[in-house]
Amino acid sequence: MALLSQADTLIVDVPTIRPHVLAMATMHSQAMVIVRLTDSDGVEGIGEGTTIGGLSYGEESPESIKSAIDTYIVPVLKTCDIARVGATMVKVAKCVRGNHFAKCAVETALLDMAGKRLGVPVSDLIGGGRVRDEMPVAWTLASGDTARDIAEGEEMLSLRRHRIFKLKIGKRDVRDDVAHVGAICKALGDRASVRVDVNQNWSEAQAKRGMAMLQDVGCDLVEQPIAGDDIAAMARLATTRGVPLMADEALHGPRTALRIASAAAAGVFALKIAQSGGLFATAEVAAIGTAAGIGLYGGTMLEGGVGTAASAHVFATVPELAWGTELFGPLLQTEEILTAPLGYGDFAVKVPTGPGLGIALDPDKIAFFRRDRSTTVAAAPILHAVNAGA
Ligand SMILES: O=C(O)C[C@H]1C=CC(=O)O1
Ligand SMILES: [Mn+2]
Repeated sequence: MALLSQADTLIVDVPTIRPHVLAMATMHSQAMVIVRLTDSDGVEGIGEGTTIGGLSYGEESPESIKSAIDTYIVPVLKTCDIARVGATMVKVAKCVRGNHFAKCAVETALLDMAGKRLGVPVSDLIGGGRVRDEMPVAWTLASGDTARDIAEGEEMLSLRRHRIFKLKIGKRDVRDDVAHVGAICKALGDRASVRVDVNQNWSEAQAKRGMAMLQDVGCDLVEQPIAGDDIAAMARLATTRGVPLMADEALHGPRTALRIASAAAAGVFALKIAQSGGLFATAEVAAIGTAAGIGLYGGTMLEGGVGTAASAHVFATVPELAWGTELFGPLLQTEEILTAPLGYGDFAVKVPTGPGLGIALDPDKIAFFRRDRSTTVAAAPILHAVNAGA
Protein backbone atom coordinates (compact mmCIF):
# COMPACT_ATOMS: atom_id res chain seq x y z
CA MET A 1 0.00 0.00 0.00
CA ALA A 2 1.35 3.46 -0.91
CA LEU A 3 -0.33 6.82 -0.57
CA LEU A 4 0.51 10.00 -2.42
CA SER A 5 2.28 12.48 -0.18
CA GLN A 6 3.50 15.08 -2.69
CA ALA A 7 2.90 16.03 -6.34
CA ASP A 8 4.74 18.72 -8.33
CA THR A 9 4.13 19.54 -11.97
CA LEU A 10 6.44 21.93 -13.77
CA ILE A 11 6.99 23.18 -17.28
CA VAL A 12 10.65 23.14 -18.30
CA ASP A 13 11.71 25.11 -21.42
CA VAL A 14 15.00 24.09 -23.02
CA PRO A 15 16.31 25.65 -26.29
CA THR A 16 16.87 23.43 -29.34
CA ILE A 17 20.35 23.17 -30.93
CA ARG A 18 18.93 24.68 -34.17
CA PRO A 19 15.51 25.72 -35.43
CA HIS A 20 13.44 22.55 -36.05
CA VAL A 21 11.20 23.30 -39.05
CA LEU A 22 7.95 21.30 -39.21
CA ALA A 23 4.96 21.78 -41.50
CA MET A 24 2.92 23.41 -38.73
CA ALA A 25 5.51 25.18 -36.56
CA THR A 26 9.19 26.03 -36.23
CA MET A 27 10.60 25.06 -32.87
CA HIS A 28 13.33 27.06 -31.14
CA SER A 29 12.83 25.41 -27.78
CA GLN A 30 10.95 22.50 -26.26
CA ALA A 31 8.46 22.83 -23.40
CA MET A 32 8.45 19.65 -21.30
CA VAL A 33 5.88 19.00 -18.58
CA ILE A 34 7.60 17.10 -15.77
CA VAL A 35 5.60 15.48 -12.97
CA ARG A 36 7.21 14.38 -9.70
CA LEU A 37 5.22 12.20 -7.32
CA THR A 38 6.35 11.12 -3.85
CA ASP A 39 4.65 8.41 -1.81
CA SER A 40 4.20 7.98 1.94
CA ASP A 41 7.48 5.97 2.13
CA GLY A 42 9.45 8.73 0.38
CA VAL A 43 9.74 6.87 -2.94
CA GLU A 44 9.80 9.37 -5.84
CA GLY A 45 8.58 8.80 -9.40
CA ILE A 46 9.01 11.08 -12.40
CA GLY A 47 7.07 11.34 -15.63
CA GLU A 48 6.87 13.61 -18.68
CA GLY A 49 4.02 14.80 -20.90
CA THR A 50 5.37 16.75 -23.84
CA THR A 51 3.93 18.00 -27.11
CA ILE A 52 5.28 20.03 -30.03
CA GLY A 53 4.69 23.66 -30.99
CA GLY A 54 2.08 24.68 -28.41
CA LEU A 55 -1.33 23.69 -29.80
CA SER A 56 -0.19 23.39 -33.43
CA TYR A 57 0.42 19.61 -33.29
CA GLY A 58 -2.46 18.33 -31.19
CA GLU A 59 -5.23 19.10 -28.73
CA GLU A 60 -3.11 19.29 -25.57
CA SER A 61 -0.69 22.13 -24.80
CA PRO A 62 2.02 22.22 -22.11
CA GLU A 63 -0.25 24.47 -20.05
CA SER A 64 -3.32 22.21 -20.43
CA ILE A 65 -1.25 19.12 -19.55
CA LYS A 66 -0.08 20.77 -16.32
CA SER A 67 -3.55 22.00 -15.44
CA ALA A 68 -5.21 18.60 -16.12
CA ILE A 69 -2.69 16.91 -13.81
CA ASP A 70 -2.87 19.48 -11.00
CA THR A 71 -6.60 20.14 -11.06
CA TYR A 72 -8.14 16.80 -12.00
CA ILE A 73 -5.68 13.87 -11.81
CA VAL A 74 -3.81 14.55 -8.56
CA PRO A 75 -7.08 14.65 -6.53
CA VAL A 76 -7.90 11.17 -7.91
CA LEU A 77 -4.42 9.87 -7.03
CA LYS A 78 -5.00 11.02 -3.45
CA THR A 79 -7.83 8.44 -3.17
CA CYS A 80 -5.80 5.50 -4.52
CA ASP A 81 -3.25 2.93 -3.43
CA ILE A 82 -0.72 4.24 -5.95
CA ALA A 83 1.42 1.10 -5.65
CA ARG A 84 -1.31 -0.52 -7.81
CA VAL A 85 -0.54 1.29 -11.07
CA GLY A 86 -3.14 -0.46 -13.25
CA ALA A 87 -6.00 0.06 -10.77
CA THR A 88 -4.98 3.69 -10.22
CA MET A 89 -4.99 4.43 -13.95
CA VAL A 90 -8.40 2.74 -14.36
CA LYS A 91 -9.77 5.13 -11.73
CA VAL A 92 -8.08 8.11 -13.42
CA ALA A 93 -9.66 7.05 -16.74
CA LYS A 94 -13.11 6.99 -15.11
CA CYS A 95 -12.70 10.53 -13.78
CA VAL A 96 -10.82 12.17 -16.67
CA ARG A 97 -11.66 11.73 -20.35
CA GLY A 98 -9.05 12.16 -23.07
CA ASN A 99 -6.02 14.18 -21.90
CA HIS A 100 -3.69 11.38 -23.03
CA PHE A 101 -0.48 13.38 -22.61
CA ALA A 102 -1.33 14.27 -19.01
CA LYS A 103 -2.29 10.67 -18.22
CA CYS A 104 0.91 9.40 -19.79
CA ALA A 105 3.03 11.68 -17.59
CA VAL A 106 1.25 10.44 -14.45
CA GLU A 107 1.32 6.75 -15.42
CA THR A 108 5.04 7.06 -16.18
CA ALA A 109 5.72 8.51 -12.71
CA LEU A 110 3.66 5.73 -11.07
CA LEU A 111 5.58 3.07 -13.02
CA ASP A 112 8.90 4.70 -12.07
CA MET A 113 7.87 4.48 -8.38
CA ALA A 114 6.62 0.90 -8.76
CA GLY A 115 9.88 -0.19 -10.42
CA LYS A 116 11.93 1.47 -7.67
CA ARG A 117 9.83 -0.20 -4.95
CA LEU A 118 10.22 -3.62 -6.58
CA GLY A 119 13.84 -3.10 -7.68
CA VAL A 120 13.10 -3.76 -11.37
CA PRO A 121 13.22 -1.63 -14.54
CA VAL A 122 9.91 -0.33 -15.91
CA SER A 123 10.29 -2.64 -18.93
CA ASP A 124 9.82 -5.59 -16.54
CA LEU A 125 6.39 -4.23 -15.58
CA ILE A 126 5.07 -4.28 -19.16
CA GLY A 127 3.92 -7.39 -21.04
CA GLY A 128 6.54 -10.11 -20.91
CA GLY A 129 9.41 -7.72 -20.14
CA ARG A 130 12.15 -6.52 -22.43
CA VAL A 131 13.27 -8.40 -25.52
CA ARG A 132 16.13 -6.00 -26.40
CA ASP A 133 18.55 -3.70 -24.59
CA GLU A 134 19.10 -1.20 -27.40
CA MET A 135 17.29 -0.04 -30.53
CA PRO A 136 18.15 1.72 -33.82
CA VAL A 137 17.60 5.48 -33.50
CA ALA A 138 16.67 7.87 -36.32
CA TRP A 139 17.46 11.61 -36.52
CA THR A 140 15.22 14.25 -38.05
CA LEU A 141 16.80 16.53 -40.66
CA ALA A 142 14.65 19.64 -40.38
CA SER A 143 16.87 22.70 -40.63
CA GLY A 144 14.75 23.96 -43.53
CA ASP A 145 17.77 23.97 -45.86
CA THR A 146 18.75 21.05 -48.16
CA ALA A 147 22.55 21.61 -48.08
CA ARG A 148 22.54 22.00 -44.30
CA ASP A 149 20.43 18.83 -43.93
CA ILE A 150 22.88 16.87 -46.10
CA ALA A 151 25.86 18.14 -44.06
CA GLU A 152 24.03 17.22 -40.84
CA GLY A 153 23.23 13.73 -42.21
CA GLU A 154 26.89 13.20 -43.17
CA GLU A 155 27.98 14.30 -39.71
CA MET A 156 25.57 11.87 -38.04
CA LEU A 157 26.80 9.02 -40.27
CA SER A 158 30.45 9.76 -39.52
CA LEU A 159 29.72 9.97 -35.78
CA ARG A 160 27.97 6.56 -36.17
CA ARG A 161 25.03 8.11 -34.31
CA HIS A 162 22.22 7.79 -36.90
CA ARG A 163 21.67 6.13 -40.29
CA ILE A 164 17.90 6.54 -40.42
CA PHE A 165 16.76 10.05 -41.31
CA LYS A 166 13.29 11.54 -41.19
CA LEU A 167 12.69 14.68 -43.24
CA LYS A 168 9.94 17.08 -42.30
CA ILE A 169 8.00 18.15 -45.39
CA GLY A 170 4.53 19.43 -46.29
CA LYS A 171 5.18 23.14 -46.02
CA ARG A 172 6.19 23.75 -49.64
CA ASP A 173 4.85 22.70 -53.01
CA VAL A 174 4.88 18.90 -53.44
CA ARG A 175 7.36 19.11 -56.33
CA ASP A 176 9.80 21.25 -54.28
CA ASP A 177 9.50 18.96 -51.28
CA VAL A 178 10.17 15.86 -53.41
CA ALA A 179 13.20 17.57 -54.99
CA HIS A 180 14.53 18.27 -51.46
CA VAL A 181 14.00 14.61 -50.46
CA GLY A 182 15.54 13.36 -53.72
CA ALA A 183 18.68 15.46 -53.21
CA ILE A 184 19.16 14.02 -49.71
CA CYS A 185 18.49 10.42 -50.88
CA LYS A 186 21.04 10.89 -53.66
CA ALA A 187 23.70 12.38 -51.36
CA LEU A 188 23.36 9.74 -48.63
CA GLY A 189 22.72 6.82 -51.03
CA ASP A 190 22.51 3.32 -49.56
CA ARG A 191 24.32 4.41 -46.39
CA ALA A 192 21.00 5.57 -44.91
CA SER A 193 17.25 5.04 -44.86
CA VAL A 194 15.42 8.27 -45.73
CA ARG A 195 11.78 8.75 -44.66
CA VAL A 196 9.45 11.73 -44.58
CA ASP A 197 6.81 13.14 -42.23
CA VAL A 198 4.14 15.42 -43.73
CA ASN A 199 2.35 16.02 -40.40
CA GLN A 200 -1.10 15.84 -42.12
CA ASN A 201 -0.37 18.76 -44.45
CA TRP A 202 -1.27 17.22 -47.83
CA SER A 203 -4.69 16.76 -49.43
CA GLU A 204 -5.49 13.27 -50.68
CA ALA A 205 -4.71 14.35 -54.26
CA GLN A 206 -1.35 15.83 -53.24
CA ALA A 207 -0.56 12.68 -51.27
CA LYS A 208 -1.39 10.40 -54.19
CA ARG A 209 0.99 12.30 -56.42
CA GLY A 210 3.60 12.88 -53.71
CA MET A 211 3.77 9.25 -52.57
CA ALA A 212 4.39 7.97 -56.11
CA MET A 213 7.07 10.63 -56.66
CA LEU A 214 8.71 9.86 -53.30
CA GLN A 215 9.06 6.21 -54.25
CA ASP A 216 10.82 7.19 -57.46
CA VAL A 217 13.47 9.24 -55.59
CA GLY A 218 14.30 6.44 -53.11
CA CYS A 219 12.30 7.47 -50.02
CA ASP A 220 11.41 4.48 -47.79
CA LEU A 221 8.32 5.62 -45.86
CA VAL A 222 5.78 8.47 -45.60
CA GLU A 223 4.38 9.41 -42.21
CA GLN A 224 0.88 10.86 -41.84
CA PRO A 225 0.58 12.47 -45.29
CA ILE A 226 -3.04 13.56 -44.77
CA ALA A 227 -5.43 14.36 -41.92
CA GLY A 228 -5.29 11.64 -39.29
CA ASP A 229 -9.07 11.50 -38.89
CA ASP A 230 -9.64 10.62 -42.57
CA ILE A 231 -9.18 6.88 -42.24
CA ALA A 232 -11.02 6.11 -45.50
CA ALA A 233 -8.61 8.31 -47.49
CA MET A 234 -5.63 6.83 -45.64
CA ALA A 235 -6.86 3.37 -46.66
CA ARG A 236 -7.06 4.43 -50.32
CA LEU A 237 -3.51 5.84 -50.18
CA ALA A 238 -2.10 2.86 -48.28
CA THR A 239 -3.21 0.50 -51.01
CA THR A 240 -2.08 2.48 -54.08
CA ARG A 241 1.40 2.55 -55.62
CA GLY A 242 3.96 4.50 -53.64
CA VAL A 243 5.95 4.34 -50.44
CA PRO A 244 4.43 2.62 -47.39
CA LEU A 245 2.21 4.81 -45.21
CA MET A 246 2.86 5.21 -41.48
CA ALA A 247 0.06 6.37 -39.17
CA ASP A 248 1.06 8.94 -36.53
CA GLU A 249 -1.51 11.67 -35.72
CA ALA A 250 -4.26 9.15 -36.57
CA LEU A 251 -3.32 6.98 -33.59
CA HIS A 252 -4.72 7.82 -30.15
CA GLY A 253 -4.53 4.49 -28.40
CA PRO A 254 -5.91 0.98 -28.92
CA ARG A 255 -9.33 1.93 -30.32
CA THR A 256 -7.98 4.06 -33.14
CA ALA A 257 -5.31 1.42 -33.74
CA LEU A 258 -8.03 -1.20 -34.20
CA ARG A 259 -9.99 1.07 -36.57
CA ILE A 260 -6.91 1.77 -38.71
CA ALA A 261 -5.89 -1.88 -38.75
CA SER A 262 -9.44 -3.00 -39.68
CA ALA A 263 -9.56 -0.47 -42.54
CA ALA A 264 -6.05 -1.44 -43.77
CA ALA A 265 -5.28 2.30 -43.55
CA ALA A 266 -1.57 2.02 -42.70
CA GLY A 267 1.36 -0.32 -43.30
CA VAL A 268 3.28 0.98 -40.26
CA PHE A 269 2.30 2.34 -36.81
CA ALA A 270 4.30 5.09 -35.07
CA LEU A 271 4.03 4.08 -31.42
CA LYS A 272 3.91 7.09 -29.12
CA ILE A 273 3.46 6.85 -25.36
CA ALA A 274 1.82 10.27 -24.88
CA GLN A 275 -0.51 10.06 -27.87
CA SER A 276 -1.56 6.52 -26.86
CA GLY A 277 -2.33 7.66 -23.31
CA GLY A 278 0.50 5.87 -21.50
CA LEU A 279 2.88 2.94 -21.61
CA PHE A 280 0.23 0.24 -21.09
CA ALA A 281 -1.90 1.67 -23.93
CA THR A 282 1.18 1.84 -26.18
CA ALA A 283 1.81 -1.86 -25.58
CA GLU A 284 -1.81 -2.50 -26.61
CA VAL A 285 -1.39 -0.46 -29.81
CA ALA A 286 1.74 -2.49 -30.55
CA ALA A 287 -0.14 -5.76 -29.98
CA ILE A 288 -2.92 -4.70 -32.37
CA GLY A 289 -0.35 -3.71 -34.99
CA THR A 290 1.54 -6.97 -34.61
CA ALA A 291 -1.64 -9.04 -34.87
CA ALA A 292 -2.63 -7.16 -38.05
CA GLY A 293 0.77 -7.56 -39.71
CA ILE A 294 1.47 -3.82 -39.43
CA GLY A 295 5.15 -2.84 -39.03
CA LEU A 296 6.09 -0.96 -35.84
CA TYR A 297 8.22 2.14 -35.26
CA GLY A 298 9.10 3.72 -31.92
CA GLY A 299 7.97 7.36 -32.27
CA THR A 300 8.65 10.48 -30.20
CA MET A 301 7.02 13.77 -29.28
CA LEU A 302 10.57 15.13 -28.98
CA GLU A 303 10.46 14.48 -25.27
CA GLY A 304 13.47 15.08 -23.07
CA GLY A 305 15.25 12.35 -21.10
CA VAL A 306 12.27 11.30 -18.95
CA GLY A 307 9.74 10.66 -21.74
CA THR A 308 12.46 9.22 -23.95
CA ALA A 309 13.54 6.73 -21.27
CA ALA A 310 9.88 5.78 -20.65
CA SER A 311 9.39 5.22 -24.40
CA ALA A 312 12.55 3.13 -24.57
CA HIS A 313 11.25 0.86 -21.79
CA VAL A 314 7.99 0.07 -23.60
CA PHE A 315 9.56 -0.18 -27.09
CA ALA A 316 12.07 -2.65 -25.61
CA THR A 317 9.16 -5.02 -24.89
CA VAL A 318 7.75 -5.07 -28.44
CA PRO A 319 8.66 -8.40 -30.09
CA GLU A 320 9.36 -6.93 -33.54
CA LEU A 321 10.31 -3.28 -34.15
CA ALA A 322 10.96 -3.48 -37.88
CA TRP A 323 11.35 0.27 -38.47
CA GLY A 324 13.50 1.12 -35.43
CA THR A 325 12.88 4.23 -33.32
CA GLU A 326 13.35 8.00 -33.35
CA LEU A 327 14.19 8.41 -29.66
CA PHE A 328 16.58 11.31 -30.22
CA GLY A 329 14.63 14.04 -28.36
CA PRO A 330 17.28 14.84 -25.71
CA LEU A 331 19.90 15.27 -28.47
CA LEU A 332 17.87 18.09 -30.06
CA GLN A 333 18.11 20.12 -26.85
CA THR A 334 21.06 22.31 -25.85
CA GLU A 335 21.04 20.95 -22.32
CA GLU A 336 20.55 17.54 -20.70
CA ILE A 337 18.12 17.64 -17.75
CA LEU A 338 19.15 14.18 -16.43
CA THR A 339 22.12 13.63 -14.11
CA ALA A 340 23.43 11.05 -16.62
CA PRO A 341 22.36 11.19 -20.28
CA LEU A 342 20.82 8.20 -22.05
CA GLY A 343 23.40 6.13 -23.92
CA TYR A 344 23.65 6.80 -27.67
CA GLY A 345 26.19 5.25 -30.02
CA ASP A 346 26.63 2.81 -32.91
CA PHE A 347 23.35 4.04 -34.42
CA ALA A 348 21.38 2.92 -31.35
CA VAL A 349 19.90 4.14 -28.08
CA LYS A 350 20.36 2.02 -24.97
CA VAL A 351 17.47 1.13 -22.66
CA PRO A 352 18.31 2.11 -19.04
CA THR A 353 18.82 -0.87 -16.73
CA GLY A 354 18.34 0.56 -13.22
CA PRO A 355 15.15 0.26 -11.14
CA GLY A 356 12.14 2.22 -12.39
CA LEU A 357 13.00 4.38 -15.38
CA GLY A 358 16.68 4.09 -14.38
CA ILE A 359 17.27 7.84 -14.63
CA ALA A 360 17.38 10.90 -12.34
CA LEU A 361 16.63 14.60 -12.88
CA ASP A 362 19.47 17.10 -12.46
CA PRO A 363 18.07 19.48 -9.81
CA ASP A 364 20.23 22.45 -10.91
CA LYS A 365 19.10 22.19 -14.54
CA ILE A 366 15.47 21.89 -13.48
CA ALA A 367 15.80 24.92 -11.20
CA PHE A 368 17.35 26.91 -14.06
CA PHE A 369 15.01 25.92 -16.91
CA ARG A 370 11.68 25.67 -15.08
CA ARG A 371 9.29 28.30 -16.44
CA ASP A 372 8.29 29.51 -12.99
CA ARG A 373 11.89 29.77 -11.74
CA SER A 374 12.56 32.44 -9.19
CA THR A 375 14.90 35.22 -10.29
CA THR A 376 17.33 34.20 -7.54
CA VAL A 377 18.54 31.14 -9.52
CA ALA A 378 21.92 32.43 -10.60
CA ALA A 379 24.20 29.71 -11.95
CA ALA A 380 23.46 29.24 -15.65
CA PRO A 381 24.42 25.79 -16.95
CA ILE A 382 26.99 25.82 -19.73
CA LEU A 383 25.21 25.47 -23.07
CA HIS A 384 26.74 22.96 -25.43
CA ALA A 385 26.05 22.28 -29.10
CA VAL A 386 25.14 18.59 -29.21
CA ASN A 387 24.78 16.49 -26.04
CA ALA A 388 25.86 13.27 -27.70
CA GLY A 389 25.71 10.99 -24.66
CA ALA A 390 27.91 7.88 -24.68
O1 LIG B 1 6.45 12.71 -35.57
C1 LIG B 1 6.25 13.86 -35.29
O2 LIG B 1 5.41 14.47 -35.93
C2 LIG B 1 6.96 14.56 -34.17
C3 LIG B 1 8.39 14.52 -34.21
C4 LIG B 1 9.13 13.30 -34.20
C5 LIG B 1 10.34 13.58 -34.72
C6 LIG B 1 10.35 14.93 -35.10
O3 LIG B 1 11.27 15.55 -35.61
O4 LIG B 1 9.15 15.48 -34.83
MN1 LIG C 1 4.93 12.41 -37.13
